[in-house]
Amino acid sequence: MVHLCRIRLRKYGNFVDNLRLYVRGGAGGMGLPRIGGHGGNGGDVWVVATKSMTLKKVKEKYPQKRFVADVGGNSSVRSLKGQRGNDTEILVPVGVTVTTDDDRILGDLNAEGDRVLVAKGGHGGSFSSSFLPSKGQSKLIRLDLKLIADMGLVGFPNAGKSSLLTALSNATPQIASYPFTTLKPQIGKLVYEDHNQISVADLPGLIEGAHMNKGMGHKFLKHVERTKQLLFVVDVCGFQLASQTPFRSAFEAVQLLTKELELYKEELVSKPALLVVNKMDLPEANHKLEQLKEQLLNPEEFCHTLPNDMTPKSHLAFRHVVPISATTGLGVDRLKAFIRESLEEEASEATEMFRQQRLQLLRQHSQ
Ligand SMILES: Nc1nc2c(ncn2[C@@H]2O[C@H](COP(=O)(O)OP(=O)(O)OP(=O)(O)O)[C@@H](O)[C@H]2O)c(=O)[nH]1
Repeated sequence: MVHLCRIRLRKYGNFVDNLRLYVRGGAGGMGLPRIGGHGGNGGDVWVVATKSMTLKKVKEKYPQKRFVADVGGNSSVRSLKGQRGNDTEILVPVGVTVTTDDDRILGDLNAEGDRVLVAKGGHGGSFSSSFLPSKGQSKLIRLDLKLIADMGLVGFPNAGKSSLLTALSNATPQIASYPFTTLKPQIGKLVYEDHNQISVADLPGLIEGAHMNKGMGHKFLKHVERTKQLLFVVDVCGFQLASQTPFRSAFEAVQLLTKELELYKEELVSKPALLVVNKMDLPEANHKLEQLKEQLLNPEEFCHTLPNDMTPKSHLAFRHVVPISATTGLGVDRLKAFIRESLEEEASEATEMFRQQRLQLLRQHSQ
């Protein structure tokens, strides 16, 4: 039987972990001097946390990135007190920090339903304002998904993630606790000669079927969202989880890891990623590495060994494929340099993107 598998090469850079928005409270309604009537207050703009949301969805649903609450009702003979304008709610994922454009923190959204007021509506016209209403507040705000680390280790059990974290960070990794999460990942700090530091999180618990919440599936996958980049780790010789489960080669492990991320949230596979091929000290490792590299170049030809439903739709474009041995230290310094290079590259791309986003919003809303 011919097994068809269509794999696209996935370009990184689609994952959205921050967003700038323009927000404006509604203006107040007019007062009515003749009979001393008050205009209604304008509505407020709130940012509200909800589990089902992602920043990418916010971006796609509101391409204008503009949120304005309703104006307050004017005072009239029939309705002396004008109606209050409706509030506007911006739904965002849990684990977001809201700041102003000049980096003042407005609030943290750590749990479902948490809310932060970002633009207050104006006052309705009344005696004290000569019955003239005031405008609502307007500003640019920034939403940032809180990160647990710069890099996240993604690999099946026994690939050598903990050993790698220890080899990279030259110390016993810390167990970190974050308010917006239940799983406690291990965080190691990579320290460079110029004292620059990069954090790497070991995210335990990924197994085949994690997207269906097997094992600690979802808890693990949620963390993948919270790192800037991904470090896939595979055993060059492949692995077998248990005697009743099939043996998987390193190439198959890469595909299965990709599939698990894709099934959980497709945008995760667009994060920048590096591939670490571990246990290069084992016999036959060089030969197996060559095989893996060849397979990664032509994934369509080699994915037929996986069941159709475990074949990813897209194939990750790894920035680097780095052979190492966490045990002997082979290749670890090189990997450390690649990690830094990749994060610095992304940081300069992000700076340029923010600049453009900001200019665009300011141009649209300059008064
Ligand atoms: N030969 C060899 N063995 C290694 C290497 N790295 C790790 N191991 C061994 O592989 C096994 C698993 O290593 P871990 O670092 O615990 O792997 P892990 O991916 O953190 O595993 P989980 O904690 O189950 O997710 C251990 O017995 C390690 O000693 C390596 O570079 N070479």
